[in-house]
This record gives sequence, structure tokens and C-alpha cells, in this order.
Amino acid sequence: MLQFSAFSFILSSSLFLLILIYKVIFNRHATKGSNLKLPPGPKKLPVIGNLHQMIGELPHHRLYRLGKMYGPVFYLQVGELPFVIITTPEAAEEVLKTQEFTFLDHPPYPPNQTTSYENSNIFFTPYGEFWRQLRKICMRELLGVKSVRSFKSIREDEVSNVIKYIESLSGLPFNLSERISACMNRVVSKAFFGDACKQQDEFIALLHEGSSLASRLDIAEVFPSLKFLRYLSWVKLKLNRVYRKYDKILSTILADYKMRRENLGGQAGVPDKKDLADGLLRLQESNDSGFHLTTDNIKGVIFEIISSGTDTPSATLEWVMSELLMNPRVMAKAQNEIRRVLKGKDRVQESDIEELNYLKCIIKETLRMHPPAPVIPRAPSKECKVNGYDIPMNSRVLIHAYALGRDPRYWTNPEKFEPERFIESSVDYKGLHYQLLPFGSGRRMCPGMAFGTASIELLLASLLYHFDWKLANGQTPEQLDMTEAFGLAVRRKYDLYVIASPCTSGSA
Ligand code: HEM
Repeated sequence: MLQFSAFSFILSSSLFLLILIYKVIFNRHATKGSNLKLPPGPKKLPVIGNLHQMIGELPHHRLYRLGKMYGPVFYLQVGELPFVIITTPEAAEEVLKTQEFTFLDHPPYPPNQTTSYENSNIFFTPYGEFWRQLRKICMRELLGVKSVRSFKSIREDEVSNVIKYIESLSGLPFNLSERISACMNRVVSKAFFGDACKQQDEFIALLHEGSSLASRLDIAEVFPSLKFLRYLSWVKLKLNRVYRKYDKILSTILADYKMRRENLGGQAGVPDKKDLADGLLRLQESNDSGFHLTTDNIKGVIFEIISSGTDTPSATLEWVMSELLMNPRVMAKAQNEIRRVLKGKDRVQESDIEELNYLKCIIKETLRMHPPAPVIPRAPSKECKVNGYDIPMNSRVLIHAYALGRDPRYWTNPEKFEPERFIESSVDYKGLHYQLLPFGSGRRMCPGMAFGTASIELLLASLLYHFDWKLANGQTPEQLDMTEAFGLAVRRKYDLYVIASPCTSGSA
């Protein structure tokens, strides 16, 4: 995922001359595959290819506009890296279903960095036995439907704390984005290792900083053959500093967990339940799994699960609340539904959610318009054809989920927030409708869908049940700034400040 900030552009420009001289003298990276019938795409410049076309706009917006010009499958060369962008549901189905076995890997990105502990987490692990084992244990202990249900009381407790906090503010403005992130972080940490993350605020701040840095276009990354650039990369330098801080937090989490586990005779996490941290340690200790799980693997998975469990659900819920604040009609309709279904109960319970059909339509509509992962990267394991074009083996194929959710052949008024479109529709986000792929599709589809949506639904229903909402600082709905910040999850650029007053209508 690429974002080109002004600063990295200046730095990159100053390196450009150096690269040009180097390439001309050594001609290291002669273009391969000139006989291929590549997909169409904008004209390339020598050496940098289409790098200059990725400047000045968020990458998924730029790719969306280019898709309108070049069609369902188009090609870009950013520095030395070939990208193929998939912008229609039909082409996405060809990649993710018809040719699923060719596209089972996520590209190793960003290379040689340590957040994923040398790409040893689930996302970056190539399809195979090791990936299968990691994914299986995560499903069994944390993310599978049965496990997700078993964490119901954690979610209900954490949501109830958020409600109490907001009640205590009695109508004062507050930062809702911060509250949502903190709640999601506590839920996933408690479910993972039975306790809240001790350095929670620092972890979330690092998550935002690291995510924004990792999504920048790093000149060293787009010219991988020029190894000397790694030593000149400002992005890498800053990222490594962030990663060292992460590593300290993750090491403390793991050491604390091991100590509690030892004191309690092998069980430290969620009472009366095995947890994922324990499962990973047992897998590391047993010799019969057929592979060796290192401490870095475990830290890689902790980082991946805690960050995915915090960032993507909170980005989604921020967008839901933003859209509702901009669409008072939809907000009122959702509140009426919840207040009718709950009939004056003192709080929302998970068993109530099943009946909240309109609330679910709102979440689907938000994921259509604001998929937290607007482009889903896959890497082909061999040269192949998509839509009649040759796809080079070393390319990165980006499924443009943001564009799929706006394809006018599938969605009327695609830029309009209209949850009603889902009321009579069977389309959902479970990976079988290629016009709506916020969680991806197929074997590599997001395993955290059930976990993430359970937290989003409960917190959203509770916020709408207990309070009436307006924007802080006298802002009108039309004035709300909806600018996106590109990162590992696309979230609001500016935190959402709101005022909540205890509900006046209905029976909460
Ligand atoms: C709204 C919430 C979420 C969204 C929109 C989302 C989206 C995605 C997407 C698009 C992918 C790539 C899928 C593909 O290649 O087809 C993915 C992968 C993944 N997600 Fe999520 N995610 C969410 C929540 C979560 C949560 C809560 C967790 C864990 C606690 C999680 C863990 C993962 C993991 C481990 C992978 C890698 C799977 C693999 O490579 O096999 N996600 N997610």
C-alpha cells in the first residue's frame, strides 16, 4: 500500500538522479517479458515507470480513477515493481475463485522489516502447511464462530465500560475515535491473552504511526535491486524505530503471560478456557507439530492479531458513526429499530443483535463505501492470464475492493449512503459476492470477520440505544470532514469529536 507524502517525495527526488546514473551505468534491471500481452495502462517513463502517477492523491483514489480510464484489469510499473489492478467484480472472481490456486499468497510486503518478524505472521506466510497450522490454531482458540461466542462476556463488559464513561461526561464533547479504538484493543487483548494490553495507549499510538509510515511509498522498496537505497531510506529508519518500540511491548506482554502461566500451572488466560497465547506456546513446546514455532513467530502473530483486531473494526465503526451523523434520517431509523426491539431493557445484549436487521444493513453499507482495506494484495505463484492479459509472475495483483463497491452496474447511486439497498438483497460481505469484498474471499479471506463484526455490532447498537448524538463544536452534518488517512486500515484522517446525550425518545 503506497502513500506518497511530500517529504518522501522530496527525498525520493533527490535520490532519483542517483538511481538514473546507477541504472544507466550498470543496466541492472533490464525489462523482462517484452513478448507478454500486458494489460493496458498509462504510459511509463524510463526508469521510474508510473511512479510519478502515484503522487498527490491517496493511492486507492488514484487507482480508482485510472481504472475508469483503463478498464477492469490494468497495469502499472512503479519503479521496478509491476502492479496489476483489478477493478470489476468479474475480474475479481477470475482471480479469487477461478484461479484461486494461482493467487493464494499475499506479496511479501514490506520487505525486510520486523513488524511481521520477517514475514512470519499469518498474512505474509506463503500458502502451505505452516500457514495452515497458524490459521487453524487462531480459528480454534480465537476467531472461529464458537470461540467468538465464548468471548461474549468480554465484549459486553468492555462495551458497558464505554457506555458508563460516556454517561459520566454528561453532554460534554469528547473524542469518540479514541474510545472506540481503546475498546476494540481491550476486547482483542483480553480474548487473546486474558488481560488488557498494559501499554495500550502507546500501542495504539504506535499502530497509527507505523501504519501510516508502512503505507508510504518508500523509494528503497520500489527499487529493490538497488540495495544501497535501504541505507538511505528515511521511511525505513523511522519504521525501525517504531518496530523496536513495538518489540519491547510485545516482549513484555509475552513475558508477563508466561509468568502468569507458570504461576497458575500452565493456564494463564481467559478463566476456564484455553486461549490463543496458551495455544501458541503449547504448539511451540510440542515436538510433534512437524515444524518449529519461534518466539518471533509468536510475537508476529500477537502483533498481527492485536493490531488487526484494533485497527480495522475501529476504523469501520468510526466510519459508521460519521455516516450516521451526516445522515440523521438513517440514524433515527436505526435508533427506532433498536429501541423497539429492546423494549426498555437496561442494556443491549448480544442475543438482541440478531433482530437488528437495519443495523446490519448500515454496517454492510459502510463496508461497501469505506472498506478499511481498499485494495487487497495478492501475488501469483506462476505466470497466468486474467481477462485475456498476461500477468507476470513477479507482479503484485491488487483487488480494488473500493472500486468493486462502487461499480455502477451493481450499485445504483454508488456514492450515496443508502443502507436500504441491502434490505431486500441477499448480497453480503462473506466473500461470495464479488461486488462487496471488504474481507476478501477464498482460502486467504479474513479469518477475523466474525470476531470483528461481533464487536462492531454490539458497540454500535449500544451507542445508538443509550444516546442521541451530535457533532462537537457546533458543526453541522454538512461540515463534517470525511477525509481519509491511508494506512494499513484506511481510517478517518481527523478524529471524530461528538456530544452524546442520554436518549430522549424511545424507552432506553
Ligand atoms: C472490519 C474488520 C476487518 C476487515 C475489513 C478485515 C479485512 C481483511 C482483508 C481484506 C484481508 C485480506 C483477505 C484476502 O486476501 O482475501 C484480511 C486478512 C486477515 N485479517 Fe482481517 N479484517 C478485519 C478484522 C480482522 C480481525 C478482527 C482480525 C483478528 C483479530 C483479523 C485478522 C486477519 C488476518 C490474520 C488476516 C490474514 C489471513 C491470511 O493471510 O490467511 N482481521 N483482513
